[in-house]
Amino acid sequence: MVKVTIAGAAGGIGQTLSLLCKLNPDITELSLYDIANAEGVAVDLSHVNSPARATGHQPRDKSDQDALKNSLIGSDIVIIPAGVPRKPGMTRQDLFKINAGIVRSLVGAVAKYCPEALLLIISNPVNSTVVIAAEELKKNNCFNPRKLFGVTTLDLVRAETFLSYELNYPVEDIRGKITVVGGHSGDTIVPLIHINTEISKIVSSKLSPERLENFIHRVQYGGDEVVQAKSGKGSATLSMAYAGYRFTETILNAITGKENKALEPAYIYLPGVPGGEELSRKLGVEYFAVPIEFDNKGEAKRIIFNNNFISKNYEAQMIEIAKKSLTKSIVQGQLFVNGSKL
Ligand SMILES: NC(=O)c1ccc[n+]([C@@H]2O[C@H](COP(=O)([O-])OP(=O)(O)OC[C@H]3O[C@@H](n4cnc5c(N)ncnc54)[C@H](O)[C@@H]3O)[C@@H](O)[C@H]2O)c1
Ligand SMILES: O=C(O)C[C@H](O)C(=O)O
Repeated sequence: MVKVTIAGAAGGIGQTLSLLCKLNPDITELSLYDIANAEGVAVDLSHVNSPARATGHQPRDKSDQDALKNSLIGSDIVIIPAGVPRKPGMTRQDLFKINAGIVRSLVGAVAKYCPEALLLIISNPVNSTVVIAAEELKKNNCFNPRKLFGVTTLDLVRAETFLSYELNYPVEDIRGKITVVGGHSGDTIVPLIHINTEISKIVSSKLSPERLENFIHRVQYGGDEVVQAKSGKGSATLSMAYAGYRFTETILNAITGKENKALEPAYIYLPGVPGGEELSRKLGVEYFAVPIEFDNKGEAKRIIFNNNFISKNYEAQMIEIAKKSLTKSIVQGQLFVNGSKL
């Protein structure tokens, strides 16, 4: 029996993510919350002949808290893609002004109505919204760092796809052999493609320095590619719904004892996850996306990261750059919830 709530379920990501979740036989209840159209989307989905029961929840007016409460009670996994997407010319950090408040209030409700739930944050800027979620959970005395994940899977999905193009190598043979660490924006996104000896050899023999640079740039700025192509009509929705589902499925597989694909990263509070305290000290940042192994409750069991993951100088340099940008976003998130009391 697994209840999954999606907050922002009627949006571009939310609708496709809801459909993918509806198809997963391990989900028994799929609870869709949005400030508009959640009920319609739920009725539509409820006609799909899969076991999950789809329910829709939307507030009648601004004072109505019951819809959110009902959507969350009893939830095991809460996924939050609520908020505004980018338009051309904007950075993800430009979304902070609107999305910070949305994420904080939704997480406040999670703390109240399903404090034990696993929480997956998709809303941008992920580098800050996860920090906001952590601070809000702390304020409500229910922060468990093993249960809070910033969803950065799309960066890995892009890295696998683009590397497959570059190497002319089957994408299914790349999955589980590379990863992406750091954060989820531009220079905080650090693809690590020399972890596996076989892939590393092919990369070294086939990728010229120019093509390697092009590959890294596409992974770091893949989001901009989509924002520009959609010319004002939003950012990545389909690939993100797939990525968000892939991460959710990884957690569900851990819960139900199915085989896990290794090296799925998420942006987490490092010191709270086994193996993360030392890494956090070494890196000098508290939040970082790293590959995680999950336990049978879907919680982060340990971090999968060692010195062999970074074998090239350019990778170490990228991590240094990522840390600088991340530090600013982390502080911004902490200040948003705590004011000057840091
Ligand atoms: N983590 C990632 O890799 C990643 C990838 C793509 C997009 N995103 C982010 O995901 C977010 C959503 O993107 P989208 O394209 O689906 O946007 P969208 O505008 O299509 O959908 C957002 C939905 O959120 C809803 N919403 C707004 N305020 C809400 C609230 N308080 N409670 C519940 N629902 C609320 C809206 O009604 C809308 O249905 C954006 O912030 C975007 O930047 C993240
Ligand atoms: O680029 C965006 O704003 C959306 C998302 O973070 C992405 O990487 O596609």
